[in-house]
Amino acid sequence: MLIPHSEIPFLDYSLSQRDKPAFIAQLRDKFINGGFVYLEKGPVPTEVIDKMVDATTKFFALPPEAKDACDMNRVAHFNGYLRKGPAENPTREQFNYGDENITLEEGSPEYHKIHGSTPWPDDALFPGCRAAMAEYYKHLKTLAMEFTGFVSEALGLAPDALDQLLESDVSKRQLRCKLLCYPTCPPSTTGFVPHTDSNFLTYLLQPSEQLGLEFQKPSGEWVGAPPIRGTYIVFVGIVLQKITHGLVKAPLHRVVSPTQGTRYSVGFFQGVSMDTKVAEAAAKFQFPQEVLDMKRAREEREGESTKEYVFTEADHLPAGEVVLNFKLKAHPLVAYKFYPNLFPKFHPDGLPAKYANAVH
Ligand SMILES: O=C(O)CCC(=O)C(=O)O
Ligand SMILES: [Fe+2]
Repeated sequence: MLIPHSEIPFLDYSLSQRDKPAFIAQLRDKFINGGFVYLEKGPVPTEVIDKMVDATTKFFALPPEAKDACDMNRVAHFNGYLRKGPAENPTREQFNYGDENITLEEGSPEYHKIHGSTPWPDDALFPGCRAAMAEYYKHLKTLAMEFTGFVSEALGLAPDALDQLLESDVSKRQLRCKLLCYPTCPPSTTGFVPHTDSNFLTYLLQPSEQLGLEFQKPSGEWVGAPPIRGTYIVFVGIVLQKITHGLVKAPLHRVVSPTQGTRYSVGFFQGVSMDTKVAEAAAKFQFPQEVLDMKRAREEREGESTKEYVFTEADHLPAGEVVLNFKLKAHPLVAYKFYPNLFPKFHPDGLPAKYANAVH
């Protein structure tokens, strides 16, 4: 079942210019009570989005050897092409990129290496790909910074209160764009397993007609989030959930593969600074009673427990280290080639046999 049109949590971005208090009130209500919005009339020019969508479909249509030339295992930064195959990702293909030209300070911790260059497709083979993607990225970065200010106000904080989590040094900000391609599959094939996004906020573009993205309602029922032209779905991630002690909650979602045609999506993932320690950051914020009352009302309605938020051991580590640890587990060959000191901790049995030909 799809979310009925009347229940889609639309948020008109242009309202932020015309009637900011109304915009903030809607954002507050939708984030506290659902954890995502369909952002419409956003500031990114249509031609920038159209070129990005065109580049996305053309990238995945490249011959397999051209995509493999952009393999994620070529760099230390978890950018590049990822073939289908891993358990949580059985059918989809992916291409990640982020800020380039990042220089590391002398003596930086290992986790500062998680952002950096991308193995791009050959420009002769695919003219304009990199430029279109870079232009889109630039606009999303601006949108994300502006939207963060609105989220701050929606939570009852000063507009710049969350900026301290994000740093002015772009190399530490943890921004990444992911192009995703889900091919036709038999009915009910998993495209991406149920999960909550682990970052701060996600801005998702669904440019294809194919359905597939689903959210879990508090009742446990899964409902489809249809693609609507000209909108981004903006989701709360786990880091924002933790920083707000559960005032807003990261929605559980999954993707079911299409049964006809290919589904594409483009996610812009906004993290907090690599050096931010989530538990420490969370201690700095105090939310007004009026906003806490909305959380209480949700908890009562949904039968949630109102227990104090419990932080895990990882919440006391820098956010970049948590991301690196997760990625080193998921990408053994990158760990082996670029993080030799950390490799044994995550792969005590050595490199899995399937990578034997990739190293000498
Ligand atoms: O493809 C989509 O629509 C969503 C993908 C997703 O949830 C993710 O990559 O975290
Ligand atoms: Fe997700």
